[in-house]
Amino acid sequence: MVAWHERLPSERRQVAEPAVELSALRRAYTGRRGTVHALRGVDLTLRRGTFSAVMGPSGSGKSTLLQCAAGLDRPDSGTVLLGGQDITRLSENQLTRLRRRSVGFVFQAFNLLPALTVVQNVLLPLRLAGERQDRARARELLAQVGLPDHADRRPGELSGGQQQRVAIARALITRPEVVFADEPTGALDSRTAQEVLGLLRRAVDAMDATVVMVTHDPAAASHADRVLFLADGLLVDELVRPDAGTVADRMATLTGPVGGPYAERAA
Ligand SMILES: Nc1ncnc2c1ncn2[C@@H]1O[C@H](COP(=O)(O)OP(=O)(O)OP(=O)(O)O)[C@@H](O)[C@H]1O
Repeated sequence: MVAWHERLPSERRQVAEPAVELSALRRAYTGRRGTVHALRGVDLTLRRGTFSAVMGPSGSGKSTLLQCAAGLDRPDSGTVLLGGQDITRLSENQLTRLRRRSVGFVFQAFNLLPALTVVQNVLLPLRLAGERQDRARARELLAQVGLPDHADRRPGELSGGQQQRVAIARALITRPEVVFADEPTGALDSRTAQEVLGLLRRAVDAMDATVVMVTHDPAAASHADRVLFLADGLLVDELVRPDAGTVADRMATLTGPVGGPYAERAA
């Protein structure tokens, strides 16, 4: 039997346990203008040590999918297993505790706390989870994201790309089941975006993290192992290790007028 660390990343992915399993996930929002079916029955397994991108036209349900999978929103029906545990059955308090321990987040706007130093920002998830402040690990992560000498600075003294590196270190500090990244390169120029995507890729390949990223950018999606396409609340397609051109072509077929090709699928 080959030891885990001796396996190639591609081999590991084939045998890895699921980090996230979504089954028959449905979520509708009812407002003054009627009911919007944001997710209409999504089934999806994301294995440990994989990097997935979620794409789709505006309003196709990407954020809702991420929020339900991360335990930030509750689906109307269906299940979300995070590390094998059904989070749809947890109370709000249990969910908050599980999220702090088991989920990392990277946002478009970085969301670092300006009053804290860089290393304090990285340690914050451990603090919130009531766990030991492992400063050595925080510094090691800062070195891994290329910021070995920035621990005692404030976020306001860093560039956007550097702030997003800090956010990636922060997302990894608890060794979460999964890191959800919502448009992590949306506020960055293309060179800096490449660096940040390279770091997410390295987190998966070298640190065995599991990353799920929502993006509108085919070039960003091409860093993922797998690109999932949503349209009108349904997973309609996926590509494995595609190049940016193939992703862009597939997106073009989905981005039609409102009430386009997927409008008639069952609600
Ligand atoms: N809190 C809410 N209340 C009402 N409707 C909502 C709410 N959140 C999302 N929706 C609706 O659900 C649908 C899916 O929204 P969602 O934000 O998941 O799409 P998205 O693919 O992330 O879009 P975008 O790319 O524009 O961010 C949309 O029609 C949206 O208007």
